[in-house]
Amino acid sequence: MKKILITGGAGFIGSHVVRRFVNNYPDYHIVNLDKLTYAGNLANLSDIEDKPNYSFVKIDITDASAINQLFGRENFDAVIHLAAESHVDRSITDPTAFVMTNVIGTVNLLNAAREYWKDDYSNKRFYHISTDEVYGALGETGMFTETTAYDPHSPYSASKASSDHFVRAYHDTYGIDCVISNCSNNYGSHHFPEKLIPLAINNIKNNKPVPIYGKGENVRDWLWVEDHARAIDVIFHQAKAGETYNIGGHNEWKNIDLIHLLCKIMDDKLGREAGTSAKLITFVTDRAGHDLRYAIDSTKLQKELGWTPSLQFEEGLEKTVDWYLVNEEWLNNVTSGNYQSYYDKQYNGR
Ligand SMILES: Cc1cn([C@H]2C[C@H](O)[C@@H](COP(=O)(O)OP(=O)(O)O[C@H]3O[C@H](CO)[C@@H](O)[C@H](O)[C@H]3O)O2)c(=O)[nH]c1=O
Repeated sequence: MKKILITGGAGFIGSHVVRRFVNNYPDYHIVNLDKLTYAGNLANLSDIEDKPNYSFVKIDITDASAINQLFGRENFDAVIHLAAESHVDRSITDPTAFVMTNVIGTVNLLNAAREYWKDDYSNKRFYHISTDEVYGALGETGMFTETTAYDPHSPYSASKASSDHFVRAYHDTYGIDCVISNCSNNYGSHHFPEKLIPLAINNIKNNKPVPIYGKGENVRDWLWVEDHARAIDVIFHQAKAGETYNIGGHNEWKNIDLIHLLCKIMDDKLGREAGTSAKLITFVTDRAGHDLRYAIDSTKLQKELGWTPSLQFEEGLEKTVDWYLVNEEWLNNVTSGNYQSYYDKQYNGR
């Protein structure tokens, strides 16, 4: 039986990866490591928590000694590393938290892999899940490929770029089998409502303003989170050591167009008169250093490993809205207490 450590498994993308591996690979034991920050929620995994090939451990990856003890206790065959601070806006107000988790946390895991796997790196794998934001911003044309030079702009993307570099350095220096993938914006169920799509769904549902940064002209490439989890599965099992793959949906949307589509779906689902939700759109001060456009070329992944996105965006967005409307309790739980959207806290009234 293979033992795989998945970090950040209680988060949005991580929970989809954990679920997929637990369900599809009964001969693997999946250890989910998560700090359970505001964005980590074990309720995301309630459907698989009793499976015999799943266990959970609450650890902060900045705690090197806890990581080392875990590696000493468990004989991991592989690490799939998703644990990260991921919200660009939060990184603008508290960059250090991003350096700690995303850079130091990653290096702590790499050090443990180096120490505990050193007798034989050949049957081990360290897979780092990263972002297309490391490549910087595009103008109106062009796409990021795996050879695009890194040019991060936000503290978040700078921290992910740094962690990518450390992963490559440990591959080149120590010979650890490392793989990296850089993915575009994900959407789907269990997404914490500080990010654009779930925030807008939640606000429209509650008749609150939907904040659009700047003029809403920024472009993002959206991918169904389960397609991302499937890409991670394929890359984990098939990529050669040292490889990098871009993952994207070939699905670019201006923020404002996406929100109009979402408003239309919400009007339909909530039985509101057409145009009601769109009245909630509110243009607010732009994000500092806001990257204009991301577009990612996943040809390498498609050609070499045969992965393609499965779901059309309109269908996926409707499914996502349905999930949030049915899972009201989940939404109320994660938004209760003193949670406020980043916009409410940082930008309101500016
Ligand atoms: C939260 C929020 C966002 N926006 C804008 C900013 C962006 O242009 C776009 C999407 O914003 P976010 O949902 O925060 O996602 P973005 O900054 O693109 O980053 C996401 O996508 C990245 C991959 O590209 C991931 O690495 C990040 O972890 C993930 O958060 O919508 C608004 O206009 N209003 C908002 O309230």
